[in-house]
Amino acid sequence: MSKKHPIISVTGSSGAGTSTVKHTFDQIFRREGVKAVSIEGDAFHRYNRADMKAELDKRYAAGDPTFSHFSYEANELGELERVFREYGETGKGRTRHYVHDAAEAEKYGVAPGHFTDWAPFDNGSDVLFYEGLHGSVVNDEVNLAALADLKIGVVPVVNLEWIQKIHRDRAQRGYTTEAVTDVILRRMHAYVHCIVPQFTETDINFQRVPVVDTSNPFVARWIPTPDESLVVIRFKNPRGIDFPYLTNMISGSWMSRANSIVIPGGKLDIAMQLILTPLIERLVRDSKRA
Ligand SMILES: Nc1ncnc2c1ncn2[C@@H]1O[C@H](COP(=O)(O)OP(=O)(O)OP(=O)(O)O)[C@@H](O)[C@H]1O
Ligand SMILES: O=C(CO)[C@H](O)[C@H](O)COP(=O)(O)O
Repeated sequence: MSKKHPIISVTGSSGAGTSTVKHTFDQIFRREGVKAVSIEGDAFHRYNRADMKAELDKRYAAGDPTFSHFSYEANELGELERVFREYGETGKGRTRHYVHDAAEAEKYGVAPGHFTDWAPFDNGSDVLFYEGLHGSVVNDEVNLAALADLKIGVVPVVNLEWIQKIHRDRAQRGYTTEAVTDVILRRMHAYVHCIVPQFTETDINFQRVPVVDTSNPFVARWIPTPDESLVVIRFKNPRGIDFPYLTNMISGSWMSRANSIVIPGGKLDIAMQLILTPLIERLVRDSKRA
């Protein structure tokens, strides 16, 4: 925990919707005048695309079919922990970008599948914002959950997560359905062991649940729309959360447990604004007093 220089982490699997959630955070930061510096989790992958493929082939040949970007060892989690700690103590740190496609290559001047150079954060920020796969990892080597002050999980039910990933990877990254399906299967071991445990560490989880049939995600022709889904919002510690206010303000919402509310999918943005704005305000206010 780093009161003087607070850290917010948004954690979700690939295709879960963390980039979409980042846009909501960006709006809140802009409206509230909060200066944020950001880390994309992919910046802390250990290998570039070609080296990752070579490492995968090597491990496969040695009898390990489970290695993937979800695995702890495919990422520089020690370096991420060091950056979280440095930011918490000094407000400084560094990051880089993993370039996925031609559009990003144009933006960063680096070929797809490669990293940009490391660069320091801008000075004078109010918060560090992390979005990626490993923002709340606790394992034998690192404890990122202990260093982040507000931890959000973005966790659609798994077949919706797969539909979102398949559509995004096909439309924006040029992969075939078969190639994405192979990646989903290869990542399953680490999904269970490295990704899922984080959602007991997170302070708030947003779980999108479709109300249309998604029983065969591999042939779904479109992503269920917000109006075709509900979102379950679960608070690890419900103390201090004004549930009557939230259920009054968000029409069609209700409490499903003492620490959970359910909202119509189309209300996700307003729900995030209502829930997150006071929490972000408090983090920034406390940091200025620390
Ligand atoms: N709440 C939502 N309602 C409807 N569609 C959504 C929602 N969240 C995400 N999606 C869709 O799911 C796809 C994946 O979302 P997004 O790119 O945000 O995932 P991601 O978690 O950032 O993935 P990665 O980390 O691999 O980049 C996008 O096509 C997006 O339109
Ligand atoms: O898991 C991912 C993001 O969370 C990506 O698949 C990873 O960043 C790199 O993938 P690729 O080299 O296939 O574009």
